[in-house]
Amino acid sequence: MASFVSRLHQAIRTKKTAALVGLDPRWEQLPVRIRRAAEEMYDDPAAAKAAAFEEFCVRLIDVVAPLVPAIKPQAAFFEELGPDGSVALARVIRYGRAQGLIVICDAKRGDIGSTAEAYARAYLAGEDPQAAPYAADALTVNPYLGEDTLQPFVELCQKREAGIYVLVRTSNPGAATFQNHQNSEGQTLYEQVSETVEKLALQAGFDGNYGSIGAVVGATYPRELKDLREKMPHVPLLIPGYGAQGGNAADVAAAFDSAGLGAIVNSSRAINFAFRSPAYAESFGEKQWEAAAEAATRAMICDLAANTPAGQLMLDSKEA
Ligand SMILES: O=C(O)c1cc(=O)[nH]c(=O)n1[C@@H]1O[C@H](COP(=O)(O)O)[C@@H](O)[C@H]1O
Repeated sequence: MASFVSRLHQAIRTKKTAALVGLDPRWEQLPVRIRRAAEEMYDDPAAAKAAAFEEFCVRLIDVVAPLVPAIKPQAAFFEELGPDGSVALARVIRYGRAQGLIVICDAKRGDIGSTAEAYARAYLAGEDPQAAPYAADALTVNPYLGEDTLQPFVELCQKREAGIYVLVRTSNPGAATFQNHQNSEGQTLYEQVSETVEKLALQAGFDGNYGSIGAVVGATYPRELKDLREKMPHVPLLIPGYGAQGGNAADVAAAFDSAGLGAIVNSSRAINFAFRSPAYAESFGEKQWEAAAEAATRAMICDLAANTPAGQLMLDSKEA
């Protein structure tokens, strides 16, 4: 049995990159051929969209599986479709794992303890993909109901060798409105959450350097990211906001340790829909959307390698 963080770091070392590809299937942006084929096959719009999302994600997984250690399906786009979408999400997660990828389901769950237990059992399969219906290696979790509501997730992480990423400082423009609220000692809410996450990381799946309880910290706030890295030395970070939201490699550099570990950097739209972006539209176009996604993934990998300590992963492979 291997803890979530050991499996993640093994995958990062094997692929020599900390790039994480988000799967965010947005109907209007999918290649037209995939949409039309699904609409011809199914009368029911939700069934057609679910089939198209599954096909798009499976084909994207085939493109990125040889290149990156992990994927992060965004549950919201699937949930919007109702039951058909939920089935498609579960199938996409299983397919990703079958291709050897670490799968982090982004569903941002959180509730009172006894309800949180049910969420944990639904998503956290950990090492055994048969252990949960949405058989993810890890799940994003919202901590704002309190520390007691994280405990059921932590316990299941320990039991099933799974992981969670707790929202600490998010990437959105309004992140500061609640998260920067200060207590009487001048400590922000997100700093208080970070103290709890650092403590929990030592309780579940700790590999000597990092635990299996991670934190989500946005690339769009590099000063806070650097500070939080120092405040949570044993916490693996999931960093969204690179690419479409404006974050770049320099912004995320402080997240990595000297071996290039300790963080994964997510990009969703900039890879999923690279064929629509000025950088790739002309050379690839819609028919070659997979080649555009591959080029965008490779560009991200090179960017992280050249401009962050994650470049050490490449050097280690040359020395080996
Ligand atoms: O938990 C997340 O992944 C997340 C947290 C956060 O603070 N900001 C954020 O953008 N995300 C998610 O990361 C993805 C970012 O997508 P792109 O902006 O297209 O790269 C989306 O699925 C978001 O829901």
